[in-house]
Amino acid sequence: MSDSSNSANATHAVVLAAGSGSRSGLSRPKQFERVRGKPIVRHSVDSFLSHAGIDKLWVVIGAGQEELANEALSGCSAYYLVIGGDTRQQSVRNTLNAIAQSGGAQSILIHDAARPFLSRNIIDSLLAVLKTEAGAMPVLPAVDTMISTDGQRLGQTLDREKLRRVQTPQAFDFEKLLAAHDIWPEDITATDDAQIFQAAGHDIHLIEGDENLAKYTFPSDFERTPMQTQIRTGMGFDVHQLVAGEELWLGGMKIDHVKGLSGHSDADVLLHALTDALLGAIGAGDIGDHFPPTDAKWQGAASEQFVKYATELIAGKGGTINNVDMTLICEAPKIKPHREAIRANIATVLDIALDQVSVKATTTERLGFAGREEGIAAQAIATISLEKI
Ligand SMILES: Nc1ccn([C@@H]2O[C@H](COP(=O)(O)OP(=O)(O)OP(=O)(O)O)[C@@H](O)[C@H]2O)c(=O)n1
Ligand SMILES: C[C@](O)(CO)[C@H](O)COP(=O)(O)O
Repeated sequence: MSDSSNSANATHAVVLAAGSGSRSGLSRPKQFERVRGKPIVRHSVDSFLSHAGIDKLWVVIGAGQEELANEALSGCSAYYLVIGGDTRQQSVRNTLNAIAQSGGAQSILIHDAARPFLSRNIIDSLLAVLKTEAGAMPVLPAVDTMISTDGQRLGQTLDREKLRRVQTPQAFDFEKLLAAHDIWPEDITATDDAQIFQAAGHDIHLIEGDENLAKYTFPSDFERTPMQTQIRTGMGFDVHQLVAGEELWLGGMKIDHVKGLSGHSDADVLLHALTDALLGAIGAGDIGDHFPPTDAKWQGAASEQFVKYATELIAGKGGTINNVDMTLICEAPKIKPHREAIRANIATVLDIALDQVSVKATTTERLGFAGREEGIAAQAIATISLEKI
């Protein structure tokens, strides 16, 4: 939000959240239900509050909804509460009065709280149109064959090329909208503000709507919340000491070498780094949290099971592994002759394709512990996709 909130030149936004949500079949008004981790009303409130083109935000709630609203909007910065009316139209009317009493506005964007996924693009487009037009709203094409009906039988098949589905926010010159509401007959219920504005003789410019801006109305809308893919990355790093008399396991493959790695389990430094990367991508701690080195149970254990365990945790959260990339840091043994076998084995353990697994190796130019062949280090990075509601 910008800081010119008291000026009559300001752009105000209104989030209408005073409905009862009777068609949703929920026990409380739908705008206070959580979707994608936030109450429905909170989504568009956050969209407006984070937009620099909006100077003042009004949230309209029903009488008696104060506690629900305070809870849903806790921590939000500046917004003003208005008590709505029995209909959407009346709720808008109450808000227009409140704005007029507080000094007026230049422009106003009126939005249904029941349309939570309001993008910055839509707000940008509406504000851009308002520079030259008095009214604007987002619309979508009608994709099905459209008919009229008496409720039972086919009336007429309509020309869908001329039909659009109307969304919010609807954006207006404030004074013109106020005057339009003043002359609209009180006994006629308008389902949106554009028709009231048009009836007063003004044009409405149409912008392209957004399918994600769909309104939550019926119970099925709550089951159809669009999934959001979250891309996560995790990183892992591990070092084990090279000692004579130990087996050398790297990436789940036993490798012939004069020394082997000592430590936790089979000390497969590469799979340990990979396990940490996978756990890191879902914020699930590190390998030591899940397989404590102090627990004798893991003595000599095959490290593949740690990788499989982390993979199952990811799957349990609805995640899929996009790719993993690892680097072994050692002077010897030379990794190249084993690299493809290690890659293939890790791809099998993770149940992903070979080209989703990369294994690389480098030396430290004989510097440090790796250069002196006292130990091997490994680093790994994993990228995963999480489908979130
Ligand atoms: N008296 C009302 C009625 C509706 N709205 C708001 O207008 C938007 C669109 O209305 P709708 O989807 O019909 O919501 P409800 O009226 O709550 O739903 P229902 O008709 O199923 O009761 C919603 O964000 C709703 O909270 C409002 O502010 N005041
Ligand atoms: C304003 C609106 O969302 C535009 O499509 C719609 O008219 C609201 O209708 P409702 O009956 O109040 O859900």
